[in-house]
Amino acid sequence: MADAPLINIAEPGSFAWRVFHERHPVMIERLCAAHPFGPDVRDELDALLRESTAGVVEPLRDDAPDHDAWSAWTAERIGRPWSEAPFLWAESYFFRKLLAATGFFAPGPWRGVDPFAPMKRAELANAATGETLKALDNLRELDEAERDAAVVQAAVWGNQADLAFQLSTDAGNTGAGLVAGRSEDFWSLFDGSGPVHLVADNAAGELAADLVLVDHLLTTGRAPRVVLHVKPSPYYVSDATPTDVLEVLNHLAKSSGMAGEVGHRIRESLRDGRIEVRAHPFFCAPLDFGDLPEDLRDEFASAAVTIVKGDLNYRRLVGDRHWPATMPFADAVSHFPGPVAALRVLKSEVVVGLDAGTASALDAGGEPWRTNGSRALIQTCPGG
Ligand SMILES: O=P(O)(O)OC[C@@]1(O)O[C@H](CO)[C@@H](O)[C@@H]1O
Repeated sequence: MADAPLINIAEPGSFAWRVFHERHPVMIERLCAAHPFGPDVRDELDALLRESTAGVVEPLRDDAPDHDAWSAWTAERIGRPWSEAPFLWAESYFFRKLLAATGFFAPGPWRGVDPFAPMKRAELANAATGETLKALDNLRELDEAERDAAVVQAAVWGNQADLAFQLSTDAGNTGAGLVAGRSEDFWSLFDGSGPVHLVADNAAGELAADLVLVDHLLTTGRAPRVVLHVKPSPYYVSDATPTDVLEVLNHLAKSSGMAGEVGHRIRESLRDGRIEVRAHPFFCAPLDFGDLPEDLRDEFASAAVTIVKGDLNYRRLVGDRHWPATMPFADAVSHFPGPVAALRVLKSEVVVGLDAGTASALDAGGEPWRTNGSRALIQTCPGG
């Protein structure tokens, strides 16, 4: 799958260029407002912005445990302009450097402090997440098929940055905005025969919806065991780490109604080993799923299904390239070692697996449908 050109950050005005030139400065401003960083940290963050928007790629200057791995991943780019770098590589290195700049790896007061924690906490405590958790009680009113649909739709739309997903009692409404796939396609992959792996994306509301999905997989017998993969360290602002899993779990367990019940069941499943949380270094690496390390490849090969959540994981799964939107999903994931399902809100340029009519209608509509978070997809491949 190496034919289409890689998406890069060079073209002024492109989505990827705007991430570096418009989003990152705002993000750093917010970080500095959220934490009383001293001048040294603020200078490092400013230097990172200058380097990544107008400079050349500089090596890491910390001696964190992942230093050698990053030296290998950056070797061919050191000294070259950031503007030549592929988008996926550049964002990943940017977040690694951002952590170093905030003192995450250095001895001192900021060591191990997740700079994004205040944002994640605020999202978990906000009204929209509260409404969503309350809406879980509606699941009781639904029949089996409707409940299946609602749970998967919540996991899909939970990937919307503003958490504006709903668990509707009207299952007929849950397909709005989907550009590919149906909940039935998703559920047809599961027969309870083996462990299911879920590669999570964001913390807070999305992770809450993912835990509801995990609970549903276990309670309906679709999976005897679930492995939940999260990031080993803070990444892409709101990506879930093991600490976030505990935060969300505690939040659920303290909630009333169905949310509380799910929280307690998930805790028990963690205790008895039916749910396992992993944080493999691969998930913060600037690599595609086509470059899976052998241990992860073996795990996904022995999974009954791997569920891949979110936009970034989708980019890594199909390759962050200018693919034709109509390229079959099965072709894009032919490298993947087992059955796979992608649940994603579209928030970046890459997309595959659309039918020709859908793709041309979306293009004719004139809105930035690939990046504005108003569309989502469910794509599945049962494997070879
Ligand atoms: O993986 P997520 O959370 O669904 O989305 C992350 C994401 O939309 O944020 C980036 C912009 O900073 C995009 O490049 C990226 O794909």
